[in-house]
Amino acid sequence: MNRQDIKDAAREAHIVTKVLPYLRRYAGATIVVKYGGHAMDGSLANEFGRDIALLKQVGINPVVVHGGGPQINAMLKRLSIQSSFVQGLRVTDAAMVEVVEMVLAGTVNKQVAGLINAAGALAVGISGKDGGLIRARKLRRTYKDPDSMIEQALDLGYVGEPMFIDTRVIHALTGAGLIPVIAPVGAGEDGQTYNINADTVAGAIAGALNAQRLLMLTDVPGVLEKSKQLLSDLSLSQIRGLIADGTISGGMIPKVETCMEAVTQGVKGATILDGTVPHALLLELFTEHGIGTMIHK
Ligand SMILES: Nc1ncnc2c1ncn2[C@@H]1O[C@H](COP(=O)(O)OP(=O)(O)O)[C@@H](O)[C@H]1O
Ligand SMILES: CC(=O)N[C@@H](CCC(=O)OP(=O)(O)O)C(=O)O
Repeated sequence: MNRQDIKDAAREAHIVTKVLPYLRRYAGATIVVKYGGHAMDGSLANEFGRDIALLKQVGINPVVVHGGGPQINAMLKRLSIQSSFVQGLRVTDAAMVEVVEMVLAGTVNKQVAGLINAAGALAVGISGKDGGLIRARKLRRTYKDPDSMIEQALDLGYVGEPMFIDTRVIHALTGAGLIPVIAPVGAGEDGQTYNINADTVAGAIAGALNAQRLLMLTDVPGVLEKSKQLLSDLSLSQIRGLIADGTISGGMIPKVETCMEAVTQGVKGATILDGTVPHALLLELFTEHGIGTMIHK
């Protein structure tokens, strides 16, 4: 090495030492990462796999829950099946739930596990139906009929909600040094398959595992103000205000609600961040302020 090479190497070594306090903070911690379908669309998929493998290598226990909304849309289009969304959730009939399971628990689940495996870690792709992980039931939700202003039951077909999370399969995998990669489908008591929003699953699993952090990777920097400025820190009461005044809308509502639920259940910090930024996970965990919106009690 010449003098310049040594100088460059020393600079890199200095950067590595800066990570030490964060490695201490997260040693042995469980971190649930929700990898959204939009975040996985770009060219950074390999980097995501490497970041997850790195977390495992330094003694953190990542648990990945993935989405796949855009990937389901693409398959439905190829099959000429129309789909629609109500309150951000896909209305799912019997034919569609088959496609949803095929795409989420098949193609996408294996792709995501494959990214991590290719980076030298050992990931195991499962769905919420495996090992009884997610006991689901048909989603119970109401809406206000705009004409009568009466609350009506919302029927979204085979859209489910988690009733109970059995964490044994996750502990079995992490205990054996493996990284669980979870597709958001669950089974009802009668064996019926349910399509569950991936944010909801990530929140429920983070809560059940008493995870230290929940990181929700999407394709926006976090929760934005009306002026598009990033809100880097939000408390539960601030969020309620932002939903009420319309600053938070659409797909961001279930996301912040999931984070609120997770921190209420004991997760120390839930963060919404941009998964299309290179090494988003490392920037969030290994820098003082992180890059997204952190939601805390
Ligand atoms: N205040 C807000 N800040 C940022 N995004 C918002 C806000 N309100 C609504 N959104 C919308 O929420 C979207 C993120 O939700 P969604 O599309 O469901 O993400 P994903 O597919 O990653 O789960 C953003 O692309 C944006 O259109
Ligand atoms: C009920 C419901 O809407 N389920 C979602 C499941 C996938 C998902 O949530 O994927 P993203 O995280 O990429 O949006 C769907 O069918 O699209």
